[in-house]
Amino acid sequence: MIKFDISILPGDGIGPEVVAASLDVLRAAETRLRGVRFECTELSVGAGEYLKNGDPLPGSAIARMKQADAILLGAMGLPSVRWPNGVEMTPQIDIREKLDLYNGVRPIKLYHESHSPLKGYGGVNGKPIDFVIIRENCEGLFSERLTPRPAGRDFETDTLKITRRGAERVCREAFKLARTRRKHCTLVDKANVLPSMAFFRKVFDEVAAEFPDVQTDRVYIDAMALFLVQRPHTFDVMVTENMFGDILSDLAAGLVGGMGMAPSADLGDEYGLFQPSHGTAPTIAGKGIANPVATILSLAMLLDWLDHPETKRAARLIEQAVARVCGDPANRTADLGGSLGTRAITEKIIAALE
Ligand SMILES: NC(=O)c1ccc[n+]([C@@H]2O[C@H](COP(=O)([O-])OP(=O)(O)OC[C@H]3O[C@@H](n4cnc5c(N)ncnc54)[C@H](O)[C@@H]3O)[C@@H](O)[C@H]2O)c1
Ligand SMILES: CC(C)[C@H](C(=O)O)[C@@H](O)C(=O)O
Ligand SMILES: [Mg+2]
Repeated sequence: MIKFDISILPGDGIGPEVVAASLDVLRAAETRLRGVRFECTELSVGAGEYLKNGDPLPGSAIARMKQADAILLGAMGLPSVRWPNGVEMTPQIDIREKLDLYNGVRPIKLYHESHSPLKGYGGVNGKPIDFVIIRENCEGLFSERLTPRPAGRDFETDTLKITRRGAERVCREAFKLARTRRKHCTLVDKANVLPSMAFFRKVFDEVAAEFPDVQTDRVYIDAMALFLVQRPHTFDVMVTENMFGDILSDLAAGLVGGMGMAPSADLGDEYGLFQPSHGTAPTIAGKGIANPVATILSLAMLLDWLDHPETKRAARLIEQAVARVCGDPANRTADLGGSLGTRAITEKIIAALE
């Protein structure tokens, strides 16, 4: 019997609700696996943990996460819980940096045409929306956010830093992924204006030369906001800077039904953390109406990443169950215009596991 040790970080707001739903799916999938068990340890991290004990990310939690085989996170942060300098507590960014989870993998897939505000993306002959945003997770415009600054200044600045190592490793991951898909990789940058981005492009071009079988193109971030609305089906894998990736991933989620449909993985060379791209959605927290699909799909990514034949089988079972349930327009949570609650859609997904 192989036991996988999973750290569970429910977090704040709707985080605990979507994580509980995903754990129900995990337990149901586990009964269909041979020789594999999951041991889940819950860790308290986030704004709630700060309000209780004064630290949103205790060192003991990081130490425990490092022992685990993988990490599942709900969502963290509350708009009312801030540091004295005015910014929110964002332990999920701190975790990415501490565990060097540089490769932010954010798949975007349309399960039913009625989920999209765009026309022409449905039916068997419709155009599929199926692409992946690779977000550089450990530098870019977030890199010097913790640098202490003199008090009382009449200005503040943030630095957008791109290092060769940072750009090279994330571009390489994007190309490797493109190789397993439709072999197309798009760089999204602002190399017409910012020297940091011209540097990112230079590194992208160098890495591209290692992958002659992958087609490339280069699109400025402002044009990409346009193209994602006009022709999202033309993209396969795109790679971009940290904050550009953050913004584009919400825009892209909007194309396929909203944040409740957008899973993600934060990967490094040693550790893997899986979480929906969405936040804590404070206005719907506690109502039992949050859409758990993004977290359930993040769980499927976790099981795939564990890279054991049985966990990979579980990942496919869950993905297929989600596709079957979400492919039927009768199955809609409130964010998609329906009336199913978190529990009800989870039960449908569990029932669809084969
Ligand atoms: N990775 C994370 O943990 C993460 C990500 C984004 C925001 N946040 C934090 O979450 C808080 C709220 O931020 P926000 O409102 O900008 O973003 P948000 O993603 O929480 O919400 C944006 C919109 O999407 C809806 N939504 C999000 N997830 C949903 C789900 N699963 N089901 C149904 N509807 C869903 C919300 O109701 C809201 O209308 C802030 O404190 C922010 O810092 C955390
Ligand atoms: C809440 C915030 C710190 C976080 C980010 O900016 O990375 C979130 O928006 C995300 O997309 O994971
Ligand atoms: Mg975001």
